[in-house]
Amino acid sequence: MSLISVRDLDIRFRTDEGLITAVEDVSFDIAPGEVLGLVGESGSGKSVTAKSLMRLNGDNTVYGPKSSIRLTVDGKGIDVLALKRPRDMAPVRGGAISMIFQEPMASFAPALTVGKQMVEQLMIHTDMTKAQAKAHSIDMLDRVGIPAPDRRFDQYAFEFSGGMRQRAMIAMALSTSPKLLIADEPTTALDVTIQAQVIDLMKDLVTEFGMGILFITHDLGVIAQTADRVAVMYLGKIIETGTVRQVIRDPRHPYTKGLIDALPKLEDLDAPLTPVPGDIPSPLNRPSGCVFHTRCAIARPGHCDRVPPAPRSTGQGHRVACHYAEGLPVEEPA
Ligand SMILES: Nc1ncnc2c1ncn2[C@@H]1O[C@H](COP(=O)(O)OP(=O)(O)OP(=O)(O)O)[C@@H](O)[C@H]1O
Ligand code: NI
Repeated sequence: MSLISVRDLDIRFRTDEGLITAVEDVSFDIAPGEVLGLVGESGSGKSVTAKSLMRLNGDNTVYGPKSSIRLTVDGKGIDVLALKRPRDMAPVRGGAISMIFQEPMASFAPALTVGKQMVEQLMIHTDMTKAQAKAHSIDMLDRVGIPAPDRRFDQYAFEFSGGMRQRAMIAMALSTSPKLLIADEPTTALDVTIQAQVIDLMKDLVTEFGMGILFITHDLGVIAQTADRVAVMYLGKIIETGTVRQVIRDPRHPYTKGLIDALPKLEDLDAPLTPVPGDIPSPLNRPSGCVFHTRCAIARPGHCDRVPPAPRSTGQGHRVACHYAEGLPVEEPA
C-alpha cells in the first residue's frame, strides 16, 4: 500500500513571459519505510514536485486536470490537490508530511527559541499538553544526537553550529511523527563528515519510525548511500526510475549514463570529470519530442525530436523514457 501516490502530475506557472511548464507527466509512489531519491540538475523540477505534495507552490501555480496526489494515512485517503482552504491543508503541512531544507535557518522563526517553536508546532498538530510537548521536544533533540538538549531547548537557532542546526531541524520535522518526510538537499551545505552523520541519522529514523522519505539531491553519490529507489528528473520529466542498483549499476537512459559518467571514480581520481555536455534548455522553450534530444549523443533526427518516448519497462520496475532503452536499432545495410 502506497503512502503517497502521484499520478500524471503537470505543474505550470503563470509568468510575465507566459505559461511555463515546470513538471510534466510525473508519476511515483512511496511506501511506508521506503526512501525514494529524486535526482536531477538544477531547474529540473525537483523542489516544485516536492512542494506540490504539501501544496507549497505559489499562487501562480496551475495543476494539470489529470494530475492527482493521493496520501493514505491510517487507511484514510487524502486527495491533496482537492484541498481548498488553508486550514484544510494542516494535515499535509507539518501533520502527515514534514519537510526539511538545505538551509535550516529557513525553518526557524528568528524571534523564537528552538524549544518554543517546537512546542508551538506540537500544540497545533497533536493533542499534547504544553508540558508533554516540552518533554517530547527535548527527547527529540536528544534522539538526533544534540548534547545537553534541555539547555539547547532554550536557545535560538543562530546559537547552533551548522550541523547542530540541521539536527535540530530534523528533530523538529520528526517530532510530530510525520508519515512522509521530504528532505530537499538536506546535506548539501554540510561538510562531508557531518553529511555522513546526518544521512546515517535519517536512515536510523526511517527504520525506527517506518516513515517514507522523498530525498532530493543533485548528487548521485548521496542517493546511492541513502535511497531504495531512484527517480531521475530532466526538464520536469522523470526519465528513468528503478532501484538504486538498477539505475546506478545498469543505467539505460543516455542522461542517467551521463550523470554517472560525471561522478568522480574512486580508483581514478585524476581522470577528468565528464559532465553531460550542453546546457539545459529554457523551460520557456521546451524541446519537442524527447526533452533530452538537444543534448543526446544517440538522438535520431526525425524521430527523437518529434516523438516523445513513453516510459517503457526494462524489467522489474525499472522504467526508462528513451526510444533506445534496449539499445540502438541495428543499421539497415545501404
Ligand atoms: N513560482 C514560480 N514561478 C515561476 N517559475 C517557477 C516557480 N517556481 C519554480 N519555477 C521554475 O520551475 C523550474 C523548476 O524549479 P525547481 O526549483 O523545482 O528546480 P530544482 O530541480 O529543485 O533545482 P535546484 O537543484 O536548483 O534546487 C525552474 O525553471 C524554476 O525557475
Ligand atoms: Ni530545488
